[in-house]
Amino acid sequence: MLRSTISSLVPRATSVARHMSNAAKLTTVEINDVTGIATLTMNRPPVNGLNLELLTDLNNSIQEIEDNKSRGLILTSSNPTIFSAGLDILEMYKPDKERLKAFWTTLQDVWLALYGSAVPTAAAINGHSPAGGCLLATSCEYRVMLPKFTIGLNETKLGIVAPKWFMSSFLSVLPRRVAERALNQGRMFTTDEALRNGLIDEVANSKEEALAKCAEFIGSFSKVNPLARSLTKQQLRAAELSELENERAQDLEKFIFFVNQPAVQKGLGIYLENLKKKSKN
Ligand SMILES: CCCCC/C=C\C/C=C\CC/C=C/CC(=O)SCCNC(=O)CCNC(=O)[C@H](O)C(C)(C)COP(=O)(O)OP(=O)(O)OC[C@H]1O[C@@H](n2cnc3c(N)ncnc32)[C@H](O)[C@@H]1OP(=O)(O)O
Repeated sequence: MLRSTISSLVPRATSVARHMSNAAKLTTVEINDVTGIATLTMNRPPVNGLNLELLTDLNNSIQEIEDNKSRGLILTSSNPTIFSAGLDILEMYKPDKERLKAFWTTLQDVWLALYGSAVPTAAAINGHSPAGGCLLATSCEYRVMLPKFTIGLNETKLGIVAPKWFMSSFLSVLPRRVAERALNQGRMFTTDEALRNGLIDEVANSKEEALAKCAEFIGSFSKVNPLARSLTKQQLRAAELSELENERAQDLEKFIFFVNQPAVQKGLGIYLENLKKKSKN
């Protein structure tokens, strides 16, 4: 994952952003040729539910951004009111065994790649960001959110348990007692509450402003040696990353066992039904 320092030495062309990824995918990557920052946009209507395909595209896009030696990565959504609705519950409800394995393994890959990314990362949270959406946002180093949305790890409200590595990302941002209470309650924070508690760093009034603030954060490293910066970040995050890397198989087993419990299946079914009822009203 280590990036070389070469990118910092190469002057940037002064042209507009260019697309690297093809629009048929569920993510797009756009590189700003002036700043060298990559914007990674999730685009899976209606709610950016993280299913196997979106996770696969996210993983490939993060890899592409690392490989292209971008100056930084900004994660955002093409949906004007939803950053990501978190994991697509349909992947976990009455699951196909092999697909469920691939789904969770790819989620692990995405977290390892994003939390462990060598480039500076920021999330422009331009909509609601529950559960898996919050996981993605808290895996980044900086968060800018639009007003009147919600963010948090609400797993207990669904009768499921956030795995340890979800908690690691959350704990890297929030004080322990705030994180512990919020996790136990399945609390969703409003934008204002998220700012007050440090779950986000800034509020912006539009997506453009959020992207600009994220770019400003990434730009704050322009005078820092990129290798020194990324090695420092990696050391700070090494313990949580190694914990999952060393326990991937057990984590997968636990997930499969847990999701297949009849009580969990029943809870997910009821939650989905309620979501559908709500969307029809
Ligand atoms: C000690 C042992 C430890 C073991 C631990 C091991 C393993 C742990 C096991 C499991 C952990 C798994 C972790 C899961 C984390 C998750 O991410 S779970 C997902 C949580 N997400 C949510 O709760 C969000 C639910 N959605 C909403 O709140 C709203 O939809 C929204 C995002 C706020 C958007 O609201 P809006 O009004 O705009 O849209 P609608 O609600 O009308 O939705 C439109 C459409 O989309 C469907 N939908 C919404 N969210 C999801 C979703 N997450 N998955 C699937 N489908 C979703 C909704 O049903 C509507 O569908 P339609 O009626 O067919 O149009």
